Amino acid sequence: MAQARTPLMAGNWKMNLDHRQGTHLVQKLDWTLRDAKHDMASVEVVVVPPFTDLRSVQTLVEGDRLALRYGAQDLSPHDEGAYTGDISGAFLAKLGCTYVVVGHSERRDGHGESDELVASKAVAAYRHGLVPIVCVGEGLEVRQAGEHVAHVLAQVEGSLAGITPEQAQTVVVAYEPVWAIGTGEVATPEDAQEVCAAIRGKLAELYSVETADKVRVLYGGSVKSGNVASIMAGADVDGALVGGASLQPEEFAAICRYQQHLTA
Ligand SMILES: O=C(CO)COP(=O)(O)O
Repeated sequence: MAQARTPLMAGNWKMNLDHRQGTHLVQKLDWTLRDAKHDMASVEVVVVPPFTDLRSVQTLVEGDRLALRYGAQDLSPHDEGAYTGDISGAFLAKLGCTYVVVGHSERRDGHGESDELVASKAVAAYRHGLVPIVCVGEGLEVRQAGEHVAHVLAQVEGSLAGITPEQAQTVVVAYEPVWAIGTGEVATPEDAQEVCAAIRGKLAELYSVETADKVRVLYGGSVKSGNVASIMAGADVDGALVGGASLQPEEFAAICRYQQHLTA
């Protein structure tokens, strides 16, 4: 079952790196991975830059035929029109994006995004041929109250509303406990596995066991090269959504090469 899912390492740059810095990072990341003879078919590598970097990243990736993929950090639920400051999935598709992050906690908390809005963004992503990386995760109080699994599963159900069984086969879900984001406090491998397994169980309930077995469930929150291998050991953890550590190309490449740490 598990071997059917290709591990996915996605670097969410958040509001860091302008387009010049971004292209420099992508070049260095590519060189580092090439030097290591990294096989993208065994671990997929994705960068998620700010919108303003995407055109430059596209030019580089297409021009130099780089094997890594890229995506955006958000999109509008609408396709076009009077939505000042918003970005359509149609534009992202034109820029060659494969993925788009929706429902990151920094948008849920900082911009009041509800599960309903996140779901409409995920639906919009599929409308334009993009694969949504749907983020869920509990805050510290919820975790301390022991309600984290129920909280996350409700978010999964709400945030996937309107996603068809066919679309669900390719969706990516990222479990990012808010208390672990940017804090250096990583979830234990057991914590990550517990929630990722519960998410897969929920997907089986919402869709089917076969579909749930295809979905990649990522962990995010203070992932580094030093802790990624133990987190990836969880049978239901299929990759990582990496913030801070993805801003350093060698460090992010080492995260993508986590299987080497296992034998090193
Ligand atoms: O929010 C995250 C990725 O989306 C995680 O951020 P950090 O890796 O910096 O904790």
